[in-house]
Amino acid sequence: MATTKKRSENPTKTKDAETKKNTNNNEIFASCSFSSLGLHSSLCDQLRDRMGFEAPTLVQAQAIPVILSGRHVLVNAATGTGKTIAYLAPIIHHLQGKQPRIQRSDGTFALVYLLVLALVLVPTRELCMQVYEILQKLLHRFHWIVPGYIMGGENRSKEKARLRKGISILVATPGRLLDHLKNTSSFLHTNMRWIIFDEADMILELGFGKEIEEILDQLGSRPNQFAGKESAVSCNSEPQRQNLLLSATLNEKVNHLAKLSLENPVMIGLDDKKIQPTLSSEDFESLGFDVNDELEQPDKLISSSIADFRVPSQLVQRYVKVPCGSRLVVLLSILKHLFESGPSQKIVVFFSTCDAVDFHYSLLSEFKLSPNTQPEEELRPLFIRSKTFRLHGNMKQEDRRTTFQAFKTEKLALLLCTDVIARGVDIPKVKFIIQYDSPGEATEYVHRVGRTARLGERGEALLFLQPVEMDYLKDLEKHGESLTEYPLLKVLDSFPLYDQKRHVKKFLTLDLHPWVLALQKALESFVVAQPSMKKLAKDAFCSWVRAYTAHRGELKRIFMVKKLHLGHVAKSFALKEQPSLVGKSFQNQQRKRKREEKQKGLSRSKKRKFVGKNMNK
Ligand SMILES: Nc1ncnc2c1ncn2[C@@H]1O[C@H](COP(=O)(O)OP(=O)(O)OP(=O)(O)O)[C@@H](O)[C@H]1O
Repeated sequence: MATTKKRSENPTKTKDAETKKNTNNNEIFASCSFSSLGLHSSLCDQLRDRMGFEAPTLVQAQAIPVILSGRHVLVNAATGTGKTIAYLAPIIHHLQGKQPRIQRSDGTFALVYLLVLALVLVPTRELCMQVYEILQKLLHRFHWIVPGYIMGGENRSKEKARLRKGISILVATPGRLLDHLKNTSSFLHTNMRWIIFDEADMILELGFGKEIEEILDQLGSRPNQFAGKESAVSCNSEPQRQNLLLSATLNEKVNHLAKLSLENPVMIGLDDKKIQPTLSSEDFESLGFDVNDELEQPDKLISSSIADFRVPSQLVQRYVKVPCGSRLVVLLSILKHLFESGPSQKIVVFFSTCDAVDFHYSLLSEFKLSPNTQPEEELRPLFIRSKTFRLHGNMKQEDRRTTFQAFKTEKLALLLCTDVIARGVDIPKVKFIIQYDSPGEATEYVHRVGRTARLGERGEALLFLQPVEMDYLKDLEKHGESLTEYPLLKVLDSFPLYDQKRHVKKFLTLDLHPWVLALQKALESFVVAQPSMKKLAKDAFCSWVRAYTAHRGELKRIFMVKKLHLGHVAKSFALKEQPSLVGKSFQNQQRKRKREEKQKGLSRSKKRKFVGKNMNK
């Protein structure tokens, strides 16, 4: 009977799924071809044969012809909609048509000209590698166009050697780029024609405003320096500098950068609501810009103080309200539930600090919980039966690279990370994003959840909030995001209580749920039994509280450290210690930090340092 019902349901289900997929496709892909956008036929072949791209996405269809025309462009489009190809394809189109063509000389790969022609600036190393890899694929049949990258953590001398040989399209992180601009004499950029700011708002959030100004100065790329050039890029005419700014969350902070780098730009994906004045010169200064008289009241291009950000429409967004002391148990329970309920799961969990990532990584790599009928410890399975990876900025560059590549290829895996991969990174088949530590500004929420549900795929996102933090939902609502509640109780009730009779007793709070009590007890015993684990937990606790105190602006009202019960925070790291003991070491750290800050007298760059640190954790 059941089978019959199932069978009779299937065709409808399949039809529904197909309709949904078609709707999604219509929202993502344009009904035209790459060649109709004006791209050279061999590049279109390359996009189809090598990349598997049959048709352009909507943003590509809008942006490519405009970029081909030589205009400066601001692009605002949802995460995972193909912005990378939108700017790379027109550049490759121009370079491959350049005459005379760059030649290999005498069988070597030496280039006739030693110039960087296009520069792609990205905020993180992972994104830098990703754009470089896409370039490698795209340039497969255009061997005379050479891609390259420079980024923090890499060997400077090797980079110098690569720059000396000549790179046609260079992908770079801002700090390392500036380093080479100042110190590498062989880095020739006088013929640079394109500068692309990918994740433009994040480059500014990292506090690189001043450096960007320097870069633009060094490259002679400010609007008044465009004067006298021709109005369109052409292979046969004197090339004009063309700058592009892109992000899923272009906000008002980008105005100053836009004013500095763009001339009469075309805006793609920005509605009228966003084109209004809002920021003061002080706001620009806080982003690290040098605001002089001339630029004191820059023309405002974008306003997003109350504007909607664009998250993929098919993304399921939920929140789970958890008291602080039960956070760890709830995280582990949800992960266990997810890994045991789906055949292939790829999950990313975001934390606020490197120490928190390290602690949870070690815990999940060793923690076991099963009935005592299996006495031999080694035979017991891990609590979470999936491959677990970690990624943060305190890891060695090589480990960071291998972890990232390994996670990309896995079908069933868990990645614990900081925001190093929150932006732009494209990991196939990630189904679920958990924001265990809150993201801070709504823009970061949008980018973190954007690691799933890419290009019309299905995806889910879950945000952890403590009862005292629930106002964060209102903040997201202001940006057009409304989240529904995750059915936590159902998940917790589904777990067996080994060796215990399930009391049908009613419990008043989540902390008293029998499964929560049992798992918390097991976790605390596990951590206390191992000094190394206990140390990791303590370090993670301290840096977590520190990160919590660093929320800025309006968010300080929601994430108030004063409202936290430090004993409960300790519990969320499976620590049994008296809170005062752990609290004391935190207070000492806080005092030390304040002393150091006073000594350095770095009040203005304080914000930048913290944000930068956050990204590099
Ligand atoms: N025309 C296309 N057809 C099929 N797949 C495409 C096409 N263009 C891009 N993609 C794929 O879509 C995915 C998302 O692209 P991309 O990373 O450029 O998105 P994005 O808009 O830059 O996202 P984010 O805002 O997160 O940086 C990638 O896996 C990419 O290979």
